[in-house]
Amino acid sequence: MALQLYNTFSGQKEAFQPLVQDRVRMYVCGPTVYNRVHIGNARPVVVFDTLYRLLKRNFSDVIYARNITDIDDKIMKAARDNGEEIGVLSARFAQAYFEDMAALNNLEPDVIPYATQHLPEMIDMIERLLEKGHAYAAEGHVLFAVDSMADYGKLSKRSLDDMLAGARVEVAPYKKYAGDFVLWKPSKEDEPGWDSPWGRGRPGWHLECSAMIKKHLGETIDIHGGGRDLTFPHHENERAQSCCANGVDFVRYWMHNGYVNIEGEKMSKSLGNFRMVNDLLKQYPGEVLRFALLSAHYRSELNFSSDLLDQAWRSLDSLYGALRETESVAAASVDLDGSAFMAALEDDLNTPIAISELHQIAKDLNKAEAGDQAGLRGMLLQAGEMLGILQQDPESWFQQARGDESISAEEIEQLIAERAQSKKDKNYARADEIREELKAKGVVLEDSREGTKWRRE
Ligand SMILES: Nc1ncnc2c1ncn2[C@@H]1O[C@H](COP(=O)(O)OP(=O)(O)OP(=O)(O)O)[C@@H](O)[C@H]1O
Ligand SMILES: [Zn+2]
Repeated sequence: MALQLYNTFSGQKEAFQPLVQDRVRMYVCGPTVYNRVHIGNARPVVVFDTLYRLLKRNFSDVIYARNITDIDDKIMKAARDNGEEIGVLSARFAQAYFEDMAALNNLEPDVIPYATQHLPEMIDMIERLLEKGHAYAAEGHVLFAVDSMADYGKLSKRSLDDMLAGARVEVAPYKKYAGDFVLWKPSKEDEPGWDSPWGRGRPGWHLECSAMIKKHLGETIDIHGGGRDLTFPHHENERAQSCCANGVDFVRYWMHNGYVNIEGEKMSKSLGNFRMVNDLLKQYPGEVLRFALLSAHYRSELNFSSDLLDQAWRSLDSLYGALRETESVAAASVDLDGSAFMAALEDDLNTPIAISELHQIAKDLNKAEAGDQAGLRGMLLQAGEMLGILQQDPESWFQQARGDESISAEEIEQLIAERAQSKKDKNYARADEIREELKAKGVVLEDSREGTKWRRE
């Protein structure tokens, strides 16, 4: 396969070549579990899930890891505010995260490491950095000395001078240099902490990923991903720690997705302009949210709006419509290799082009002769699976509730049963009334020998 990926490190699209043939190791920074996630946070998950599907199809040995950050000052604060144990709160939000991500058809990563289960590995990495002169201990803290690394700043393309000019934070007295960052910090008695050679404390956020990557994926990995805001400082610092501790190249391809924006601004918790995935799921099928996130190229910004979601829903309707019309045809297995659809995905995951190819396949299917339907239907289903969509039964797709006021599938089934009974009782007036009542709610009935089918218009 000819996969091209844009590498943040080189600033170019490059041919993807894993370190070891047929073996791919990919890591994506996961959430800090102190509240529910917004649709912006879901973008990297959906993007890298799509890449994961593509990699699994083309390489025999793929391991994808996405961590859970379950120790962090934000978690500590949330637990204090709630009067809840830290472990209980973080487990609750980790579970909510898994549910939200599953609702968007994301596959589970192969490994889901938790930061709190990797303290020995983190302490070990700090010791190596100290031994090699890349870190120093001061006042219960251990800091990474950024001027000990010749190319610190190379990933995010910042010089030390830029970083200092941009930093308005007050410099802590224990730092030798303003740009140095924390590997370990002391915990107060009422804060969670672990014993270490530097006293009881807890790790810095950046260190967590470096240690978990080394343990689960090795010293040099193929792909490291996350949202664009992670490039600096998080990924720059992960890179500094891992390269300096291990003495080898850390990541071969760095990938970063653009932001989900609302009215031109990054969706974020701090700005308060966010829409929780969980709330959106009350109004939209997860597949609609996923489709909306894939409708723009992952490196572009994506403007979030209800129009975007309505458009995604209509697109899925037209794709599912083609599948429903050919439901009696058994899908044939086809080879997607060499198709325009695959070429789009292999070109740095160009999902908008891939989606327009899906529409083309659906269009061809709609007007295909009987003999061509099986292949086109197979193609649509297989291509859909690569994007994590179109795997539902088309009938049930069109039976989903639309909007808050619409009648539930259960109520519809009940009325259909009542109508059947009315007909048996020869109460045709009531049967017609039910048909009309459903029609007014946008539900159309189709009677056939096998019974009554329904769909929403
Ligand atoms: N608006 C957004 N669009 C796309 N990706 C985002 C957006 N906001 C956060 N992310 C990504 O979501 C993932 C989780 O990030 P993290 O938990 O740090 O979010 P956060 O910093 O709490 O978000 P916020 O910006 O809302 O404070 C990261 O990969 C981050 O880059
Ligand atoms: Zn990370």
